Amino acid sequence: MKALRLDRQPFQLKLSNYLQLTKPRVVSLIVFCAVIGMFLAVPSGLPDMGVVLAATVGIALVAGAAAAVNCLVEQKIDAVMARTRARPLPRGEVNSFETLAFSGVVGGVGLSMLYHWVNPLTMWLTLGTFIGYAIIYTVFLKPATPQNIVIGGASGAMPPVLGWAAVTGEVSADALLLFLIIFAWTPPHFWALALYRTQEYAKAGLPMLPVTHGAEYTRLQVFLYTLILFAVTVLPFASRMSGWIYLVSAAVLSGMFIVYAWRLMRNYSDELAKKTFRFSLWHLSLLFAALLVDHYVKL
Ligand code: HEM
Ligand SMILES: CC(C)=CCC/C(C)=C/CC/C(C)=C/COP(=O)(O)OP(=O)(O)O
Repeated sequence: MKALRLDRQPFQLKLSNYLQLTKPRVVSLIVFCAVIGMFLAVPSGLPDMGVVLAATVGIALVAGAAAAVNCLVEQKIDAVMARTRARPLPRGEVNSFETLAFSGVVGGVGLSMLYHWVNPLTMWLTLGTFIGYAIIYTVFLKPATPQNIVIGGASGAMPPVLGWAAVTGEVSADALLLFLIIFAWTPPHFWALALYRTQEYAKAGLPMLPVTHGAEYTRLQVFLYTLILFAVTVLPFASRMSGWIYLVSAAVLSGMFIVYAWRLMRNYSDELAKKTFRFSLWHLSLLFAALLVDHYVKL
């Protein structure tokens, strides 16, 4: 009995390490946005639940595989930064080959689920998103330019488009509005964090905006992007995709984001930057929840 328990321990540990490689918390919000895209894509009623299930699992697997490739490529950088030093690769809990194999299997299963049970368009778009994040952002953009997260944000913004394509087989203008929301949200989301982690990024040699252009300039950029974000989040109402419930929610949430960014600019503290980063997560989650509620409860 005891031996059996000892045998199970490493397996469970391995499993938990593989799970950590997939950045499960980030991927949950990505998948949440994709699922909402699926529900918004049908004008009334519900989408085909078989497609929703297959697309959700498929997108989650490919996103997790992309995160694992990011961990593989960045293992040396991750070892330098306090925030990432405890990840499985820098700790030596899994090796590069295991990570690559894991990512290949998980990503391959996800893509084939999308191809066979959803539609080829969704598979190709998800593959493009995978390449955008795991290769273009991680390998090329991140070490090269402080605009890395602005350009790389295009991959992170794809999930609602993937959800939309899964259910309708096409990409409509409404889906692109949802893309724009996450695209405009990413810079203030990330730079709020980078402001209180600047030293670590500098130590790791990564050209994040506060490292290359200083804190003051970054705080101004965060503020300007929250203004853009406010305008972009109003667009689903302006284009009549969403109604009043959404508009009020979007105005309150994006207004609060502007207030956070304004306070960051006027009276900076690391504590406030942390709060702003945490608020960014609430902002996007509640905004997408509001899109869904509004879709089914028309006022
Ligand atoms: C290029 C785009 C992005 C960059 C550079 C970025 C960067 C980051 C970083 C560095 C963290 C880690 C915070 C920490 O460890 O304390 C983080 C956390 C997080 N990000 Fe992003 N992010 C991006 C896009 C996204 C997108 C598109 C989503 C979801 C739609 C997202 C959702 C999250 C969530 C949920 C967390 C919290 C994770 C946790 O609590 O462990 N991010 N982001
Ligand atoms: C559907 C699909 C294939 C999606 C893939 C897109 C994807 C996983 C985006 C995640 C964005 C993300 C984790 C950014 C973290 O930045 P970072 O990697 O610079 O953060 P780190 O310093 O924590 O590694």
